[in-house]
This record gives sequence, C-alpha cells and structure tokens, in this order.
Amino acid sequence: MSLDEKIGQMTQAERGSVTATDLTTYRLGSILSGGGSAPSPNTAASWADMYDSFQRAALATPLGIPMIYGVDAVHGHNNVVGATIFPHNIGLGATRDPALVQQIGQAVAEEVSGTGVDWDFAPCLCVARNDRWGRTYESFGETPDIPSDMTTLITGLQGATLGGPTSVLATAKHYVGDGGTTGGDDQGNTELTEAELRAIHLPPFQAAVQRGVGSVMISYSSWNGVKMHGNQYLITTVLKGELGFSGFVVSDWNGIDQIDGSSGFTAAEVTTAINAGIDMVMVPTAWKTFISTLRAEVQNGHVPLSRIDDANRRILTKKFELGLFERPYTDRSWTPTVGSAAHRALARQAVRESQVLLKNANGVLPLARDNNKIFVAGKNADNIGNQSGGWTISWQGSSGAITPGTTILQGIRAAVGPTTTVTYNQRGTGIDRSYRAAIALVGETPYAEGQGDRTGSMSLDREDLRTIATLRNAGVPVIVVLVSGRPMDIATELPKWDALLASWLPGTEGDGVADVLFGAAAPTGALPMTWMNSVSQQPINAGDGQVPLFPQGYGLTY
Ligand SMILES: OC[C@@H]1[C@@H](O)[C@H](O)[C@@H](O)c2nc(CNc3ccccc3)cn21
Repeated sequence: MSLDEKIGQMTQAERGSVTATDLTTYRLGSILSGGGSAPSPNTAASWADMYDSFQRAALATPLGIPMIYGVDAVHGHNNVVGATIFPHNIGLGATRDPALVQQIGQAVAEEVSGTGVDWDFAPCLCVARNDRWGRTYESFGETPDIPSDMTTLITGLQGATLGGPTSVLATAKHYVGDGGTTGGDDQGNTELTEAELRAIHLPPFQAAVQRGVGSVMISYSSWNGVKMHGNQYLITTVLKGELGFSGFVVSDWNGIDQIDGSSGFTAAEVTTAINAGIDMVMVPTAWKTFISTLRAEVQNGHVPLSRIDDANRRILTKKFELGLFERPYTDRSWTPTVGSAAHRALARQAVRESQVLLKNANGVLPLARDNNKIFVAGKNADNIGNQSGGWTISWQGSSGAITPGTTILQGIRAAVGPTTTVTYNQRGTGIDRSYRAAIALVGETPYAEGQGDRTGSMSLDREDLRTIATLRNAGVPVIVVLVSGRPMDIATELPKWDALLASWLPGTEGDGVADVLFGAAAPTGALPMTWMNSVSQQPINAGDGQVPLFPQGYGLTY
C-alpha cells in the first residue's frame, strides 16, 4: 500500500460531500451518513443502490479495498423512512432485559444490512449523571452496571463473531466520560479523578471490549480540561493497551477540530489526534485537506509511519472479518426486513417492558377495555415524531407524521372494545364528568445533543400543565403519561395526578404503551435514572445521599 492508500483508509467523508469518483481517486476507506443524511427517495432500496454505487467506486481503486459505510442506527435504522423505530436507550435501560436488547441488535442489523450499510455508530454506552444533558435518553442508565449489561446490543449487531450474513460493525461510544460533564453540558468538561472516571464511566467500555466490539468512537468531551480527541493516555495506554481493544478508534464528527479550542483543524491537531491513537477520522467535508495535512505530517516525521500502519492494520482487519472483501455489495434478501411486522412486534414488546409505573392511586390502572368512556389529550398523544424523539429521520428529529408507525392514541383506540368510547382533543377541550378517565400524553418534543441541554427549568411546559388542569377540572381521574427523554421536575404536580407512567421515547410502536394502560401487559419497568424531587438537586444519582422523588430501580406493577 502507498502512503496515500493508507491515509485514504483512515479518512471518513460524509455522503453529501463526496462523489463516487472522489472515492476512487482519493482511495477513501469509509463514508458516513450524518444524522438524517439520506438518498432521495429515502427508501431502503434507494439506500442499497447508493451503498452499492459507492462500493463499486471503492472496488475500482488499484487495490480494490472495499469501503465501510457508517450510520447512526441508534434506535432502529432511524435515518430510513419506514424502518422500525425502537425505544431509545433510556427506555431499554428501564426494561433491565439484556436478552431483549440483543434481539433488538439483531433486528437492527437485519434492517441495516438490507440497505447495504455495514457499520453502526451504536451503542452509546454513556453513563448519564446529570439529566440536564441533551443526550440523557441515549444512556441506558446512570450507573455503569446497566450500560455494561446492555452491551448485548453489540452481540446482536455483530453476531457472536463478525462475518455473519447480517453482521454490522458496532461502535462503543463516546469514549470516555461523555455523560459526566459538569452541569450536563454537552461536549463539556468531565471533572473527575482518574479513580472516579474508571469507576463510573469506563466499565461499559470494558464490557464492550470483552464482547468484541469492532470500533470505539471518541467523545467530544474533555477530561479535566483535556479534549478526549487528543488524549493518548486514555486512548492508547488504557483502551488499546490495558483493556486490549483490537478494533479501530474513530473520531466524532469534526471532533479533531476541537482539540485546540479553535474552529477547523490544524496540522498540529491532526498529529495530536492520530498520535493519540485515533485510527479513522470522521472529517465530513474537509477530507481533502485532512488527507494532504496528514500526508505532510507523516513526511515531516511528526506522525510515525508505524502509527499509520497500526491504524490500517486495525481498519483492514475489521473489513476482512466483516467479510467485505468476499461480499462487498448489498444482500437484497434482507431489504424486506426494513419495518417488517416481526421487527415491529419486537419493538412493541420492548415498549411494553420499558414502561415504568410511578403512581397508581386507587388502582385506576389498568383501564377497562370494555364499557368505558375515555378522554385522551396532550401534544404527545397522536405524534409519531414526538414519541420517537431525536435521531429519527433527521438529526434532531421532528414533530408530526415523519415515518410510518402507530401513535399512542392509535394504540389506545385499537386496544379498547366496541363498547368503549375514546375521545381525543389535544388541549382537553370538550371533556366533561361523563368520562370515566382521562389520559394526558405530555412531556418533551424532539431534540439531539447540545440542542437538548436544559440549563433552566426541567418542568412540564405551559401547554402540558394547562391540558392536565383542563382534565382535572372536569373532576375526572387523570392518568399522566410522560413521553420524554429524561426524568422531569414534576414533584409539585404529582399529588394532583391519579397515575403517572414514564413512557420515555417509545418509537413507532405506540401500541406497546396502550398494552400497559389496558392491562394486556403489566408494567415491569424499573427506573434507570434517579428521579429528582426538585431540579435544584441535579445532578442526582443513586447513593449520593440526596432524597429523590423516586430512586433508581423504582417501578410499580399490577
Ligand atoms: O452522526 C455521526 C456522529 C454520531 O455518531 C455521534 O454520536 C454524535 O456525537 C455526532 N454528532 C454529529 C454532528 N454533531 C454536530 C455538532 C455540532 C454541529 C454540527 C454537528 C455527528 N455525530
């Protein structure tokens, strides 16, 4: 391999900033779709066509090394319209069911493989310590035991060994301490001793390495003021040396730009990142500059060729193990699994198991399916986008009918018998005391990463509070269903509610929520995060001596 061929393997460009010809000319080793970056039309077949076109270009290089294509399939193949959208990790953590999570990984691998894609930037193994963080919903739990247990997702994605017909390379992310920043500031500073960092944030990565995870993505955050993307001790000495990680390390999107705190990347930052142990650089647009910069840094001796060779060895080993050299193109036999009934049934089961019942005064739940009269209200009752959250069709997600699925209201309507009336009004208008119960589906609207950071109030918004009050004023028992990416500050409102169900971000199969509301499945979920009594307690975590509204592990049943 020439130096340029080796550097090409270490370069990952975004699909919208590269042509198939570029891929051949610059010997690029990887392409990614950033959140929401999809071909048009956004169909599984169109994804497969796009993948095969890029792969054909990769195989047209002198050495014919296949490229590897990465996406964020973090709760299903969530960039693809029509794909099954599973609950986000916070809900999966509430299931306490690693075997279920492994099945989800397998299902996601089938849908991802059906579009040709062979690398998934998942699972996030972050240990979210401050619920203000906009990525709290990407965490399986606030203590390392739950994310460590849920590394079964890796086995589901990759298979027991790489090389299976639907094997997709998994990614343990974001290494390390992304969930521990001061104030829950996304991409902020994790101020911990090494002993604390090792005790709280490292165990899930140890578990991932033991499961054979193929790649690790570096965190945007800093540890005690040093950007993780430049931390040679933690990446090379600890991850690759002490933990024995033999896969390859990828940067986050423009992550190397942040090492010196200024925008864009310099030669010094490229050298620092590569010498720290980053093997592949996610450089979505400025990939030509990256290639020329790294070439110069090798030629002037700042980056040893041995580091380049180590990175290539790691990357090419995973490409070989995945079977990309033997089977470089999409296996279209898996394409029909995208959004399949079987996968949606699995997602519905996951939704059921993720529901956490926090209050049930007078046994108001489960609701009778027959001979009942129910009023449904709230902005999150009939909204696939809201119940799916961020990283759905687009990076930030969005409200509305963004992809096929079953809203929670549709699930409720389907759950009741013909002798029961279900009335819906988003604001609660029209309710009266003739109704036997009211269900208020409230909470958050979609967000991702720093755009979801909440530095102020964590209470319900004014619309939600008004809707609930309208229902209460009718003198009807009110069941609040919280559709949110994290615990919210509801302690002062809770006494006015008859029941509270934490639904998290269930995804496209909203009927799983109705299953629990009407008793088709009893609630078995347990809180993955401590639930604050007041926002002033954040961060609040198990064992920190504070008195919560509900402790981690809490959950009622019937
Ligand atoms: O989509 C690729 C990665 C994803 O795998 C990481 O988990 C996540 O941290 C991530 N973020 C972006 C884009 N982030 C961004 C942040 C500020 C401005 C523009 C983009 C891309 N990615």
